[in-house]
Order: sequence, then structure tokens, then C-alpha cells
Amino acid sequence: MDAPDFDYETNNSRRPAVRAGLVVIANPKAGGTSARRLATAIETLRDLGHAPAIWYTRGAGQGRPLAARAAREGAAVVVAAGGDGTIAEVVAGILDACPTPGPDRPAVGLIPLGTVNVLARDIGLKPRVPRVAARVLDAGHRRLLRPARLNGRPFVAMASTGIDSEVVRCVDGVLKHRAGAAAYLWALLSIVPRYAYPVITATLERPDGSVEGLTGALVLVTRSRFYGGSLTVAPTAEIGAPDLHVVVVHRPGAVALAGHGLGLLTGRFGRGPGVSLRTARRVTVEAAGPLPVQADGDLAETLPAAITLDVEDGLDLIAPMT
Ligand SMILES: Nc1ncnc2c1ncn2[C@@H]1O[C@H](COP(=O)(O)OP(=O)(O)OP(=O)(O)O)[C@@H](O)[C@H]1O
Repeated sequence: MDAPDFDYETNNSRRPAVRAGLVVIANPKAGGTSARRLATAIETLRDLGHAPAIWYTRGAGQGRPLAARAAREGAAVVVAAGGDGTIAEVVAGILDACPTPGPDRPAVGLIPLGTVNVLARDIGLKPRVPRVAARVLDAGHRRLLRPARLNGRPFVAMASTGIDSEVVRCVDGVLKHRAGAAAYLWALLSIVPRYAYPVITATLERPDGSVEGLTGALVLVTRSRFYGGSLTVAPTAEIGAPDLHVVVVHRPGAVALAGHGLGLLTGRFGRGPGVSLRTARRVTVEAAGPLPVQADGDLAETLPAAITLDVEDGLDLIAPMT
């Protein structure tokens, strides 16, 4: 991202959240972000009568304490300007500051400026159209967002382990910044010839109280119906629903992978054999080794992992009217 258009000292941290109402937590390193787009969103908000405070992150993980501070200072809406990783940090910060549901818990808003932006796409908010994002924030329509937790850490779109977490581990940050989502495809193509498909076990606590064990080469637990942009992976998943959606890809190998890729592109993913789709309240994921786990596009953990959903974690998300 270019140097921010805003005066750093004036806009970062000086304006108390309670007077600003809207606090924008901006990740200046989010892929595809440009200072111009963020500035357009802020200008539009100001034209609409808002006086947002802009707080830039200065490093990975900073969105969480900044959002917690905004919530503690009385912000009505904490806006994540960035991608899914930034949204997850902002949500985590809000939940840190306001662990009990109630009117004091601020809503979360989005200015989607990331590389993939799964959550924004899921709610019908086009990435990188800053004026529209600002108008959606101004309109203030709310819907429920229930994040899940990966070993206690909130995520908003999905967590997974298998070849896609290896892709996240290997993706070239510079290429991601320049080429966007194509960098993930490039990383995938470079990994496929040498990838040793692991055996991953997922133990699901189903909504009816039963327990089911599934084994596969890739396990994905999602809040969103979308994957990698707007590709439908779990058609009945809903970001406010009280259940996790679990996708287990059973068959290892490049041919099976190509078939699943085609299924995603044609909207037929999961209809054939080789994939299980389930709902669950809690998922435990294990493998023989410490495989990487990605959450919302960032490396988050290594196995073993427990993925949970607590209905108390729900918060309002400012979203377009559907
Ligand atoms: N100032 C910063 N410098 C370096 N990294 C940062 C900074 N602020 C945030 N980050 C990290 O950048 C990571 C990626 O950010 P984010 O998810 O917003 O963008 P993205 O990866 O381009 O988008 P998406 O997740 O939608 O593909 C997050 O894990 C976050 O912790």
C-alpha cells in the first residue's frame, strides 16, 4: 500500500472512540489495499456526516488490541478496513473487550480491501468499491455474525488444514501483494508435485449430540458458504447460524484435487463422491504431525486443533440489505 493519505498523528489514536462513533481499524498491508481506496471510503463517510477515527495497524496482530481499545472507549461500530484476517482480529478485539453479549458490544463494519475478502463477498459487499462500503456503513443495516474459534482464537470465514493451509504457508507475500489471489494459484501449482497428502482425522460433535469420526486429506471448517472468493463450498452455511459446516475431502492426489477444483468452478463441489459435508457444534482435528492450520487466510496454528462455536460470541455486522 502507498503511504496513507491521512496525517498519521492526527488520525491514528488521537480521536477518542466514543466521540467518533465509528472507529476504522485499517491494515495498510492488506493485499490489494490502496491508500486511495481507503481515503475514498473515509471521504464518503465524512460527506455522509460521520467523523470516523482512523487507527492504522503497525504490525500483524495489532488489529485485536486496537479494536479492544475502541470497544472499551465506547465506539458504536468498529470497522475493519482490510481482508478477512483484519476482520477476524477486529472481532477478536471486540469480544476481548466485551465478553458478555449486550448493548455495549459494538458492531463490526467492513471496508473490504483484502486479497480475497470471503466474508464481504458472502454478505454481498463487493471488495474494493469503497463508496459502496461507506454507504452500507451509513445505512447501518445489521445482521448477526457468529465467529468460530480455532484453539480459542476467533475466525470469521473459515479454518482449514491440508493442501490449502500448505498453500497459505508457502504463498509469496510480494507476489500476493502484486498479483492478488493469483499468487495462491501459483503457490498451489508449485506445491502439487511434491505434496505428501496427510491423513487427517476430524471428530465431529454433531448438533444432535452424536459423535462422528471422518478421515481425509483436507478438513475445512467454515462459517461462510464461500471459499477462495465467491466459489461455493458449503451452500447451506450461514455466518450467523449456530452450527459449523465441515468439509472433509477424502481422496488425496492431484487428480482428485483437479476434480474438486472443477467442482468449485462449476458450482458442483461436493456433489460427487470423495467429499463429506456435515454440520457440527465442535470439531477436533488431528494428524500424525503438526500440520499447519490456516484461519481466514493467515497461518494460525498447527494441529491438533479444536474448533468451536459459542453462541455468546455473536455480534452485529453492518451489512447490505439483502
Ligand atoms: N501493519 C501491518 N503490517 C504487517 N502485517 C499486518 C499489518 N496489519 C495487519 N497485518 C496482518 O496482515 C495479515 C493479512 O491481512 P488481511 O487478511 O487483512 O489481508 P489479506 O490477506 O490481503 O486479505 P484476505 O484475508 O481477505 O485474503 C493479517 O494477519 C494481519 O495480522
